[in-house]
This record gives sequence, structure tokens and C-alpha cells, in this order.
Amino acid sequence: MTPDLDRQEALQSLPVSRETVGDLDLYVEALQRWQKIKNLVAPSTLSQIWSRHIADSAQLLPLLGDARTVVDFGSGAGFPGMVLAIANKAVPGFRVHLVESNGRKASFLREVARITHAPATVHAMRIEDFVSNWQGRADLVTARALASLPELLDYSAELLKTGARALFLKGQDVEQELTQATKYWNIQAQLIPSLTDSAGRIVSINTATKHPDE
Ligand SMILES: C[S@@+](CC[C@H](N)C(=O)[O-])C[C@H]1O[C@@H](n2cnc3c(N)ncnc32)[C@H](O)[C@@H]1O
Repeated sequence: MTPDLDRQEALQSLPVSRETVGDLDLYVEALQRWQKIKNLVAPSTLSQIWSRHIADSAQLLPLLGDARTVVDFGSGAGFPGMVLAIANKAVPGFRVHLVESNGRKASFLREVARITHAPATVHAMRIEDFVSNWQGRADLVTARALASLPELLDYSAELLKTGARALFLKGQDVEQELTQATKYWNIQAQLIPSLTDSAGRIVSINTATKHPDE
């Protein structure tokens, strides 16, 4: 499939405004430019940026509810966090905190926030350092392709404790990971089939508390 056709097909199912599409075009152009020297996403996915990355991230939009402060762990080139920030630019008070320890990816994310004016703050640091220094609270934690569910819950523990929900984009092993996680956590979660990946699931966590003896 050509990149143009990929864009056209992905846009048919995206719940976004014309202004957002303009910003997403700026984002994708920057990604293609930077990719040549910085290798930000797997080269095999480059011709399908819209379906593999933008649409995959944007499927979280209807699940955001009234979240205003979002923390995206291990953002990489900005998926899903930067897509959410761009699409919700007009929502008062909306902001995504992108936590990414790789310096060149963090620089790219800052450049995208600059050219699109997306409400995104880039934290170029390890998640472990971010969570131990974070003074604010969050309504929602997101992550894609970062770690197993038990590890994601550990990363998110402090934020979940203060009332954050979580949306994790996961692959086919998620049910096994959920079983593993329930050994340590009481979890109220829902598995939602991915719209863009037939084997994928979105894990939507409303509450998660660690068992008292852990
Ligand atoms: C496989 S990539 C996924 C990137 C993006 N979420 C996506 O789905 O395209 C994982 C990213 O998480 C970052 N990462 C991994 N462990 C991290 C940590 N402990 N703290 C901060 N970033 C981390 C890596 O640098 C990498 O960019």
C-alpha cells in the first residue's frame, strides 16, 4: 500500500476535525524527515504510519472520558500520547505528559509539540524517576508497546493510587498478563478489541490496588 492510500484509508475512520488532520500531517511529515537520520519507528512500518501508528493511537480518543491530565509512558515517537495531545488541542485544560528516556526521541517530541502547538510536555527521563518526582496528579495513564501488564501496573502504581485510570494498548498475550497481574493486584479492568490490530486489545483499567501483602 502507498503512504497516500494508507493516509486516505485511515482518515475514513478517524474521529478528528479538519484542523487536527492538518496537525497530524505536520507530525507525519516531521516523522518522515527525522526518521532518515534518527530512526524513530521500525522502518518496516514507515509506509503505514497512518494505520499502524496514528489510527492505532487515535482509537483511544473515544475512551478518554473527561480526562484532562494524561501521562503517556515510553512515548517513543509519540504513540499514543502525541496523537491524543494533537487531537485534543482545543479541549480546555487538556495536557499530555510524554515520558521518554531516549534523548533523540524526546527532542523529536519537543519539535512536534512546537510545530503543532499540541498541549504536550516532554519529560526526557526514565519513568521510574518521573513517578518518584511527579508532584501533580493524573486522570489517565497510557502506554503502547512498552512492557508487560504487571510492569505497567508497577510503573503506574502511584498514579493509580491517586485515582488515575489507565488505557494500555496491548497485543495478543494480554489475557495471560492479566492473570499474572491479578496475583499481585485487585484490578477492575475491561478488555476492548483493537480496531486496528485483529490480535490487539486495549486494557482499560478503572481501578487497581495492590494486595496488602505485596
Ligand atoms: C517499543 S518503544 C514504543 C514507543 C511508543 N509507545 C510506540 O508504541 O510506538 C518503547 C519506548 O519506551 C522507552 N522506554 C523504555 N523503558 C523506559 C523507561 N524505563 N523510562 C522511559 N522510557 C522508556 C524506549 O526508549 C522506547 O522509546
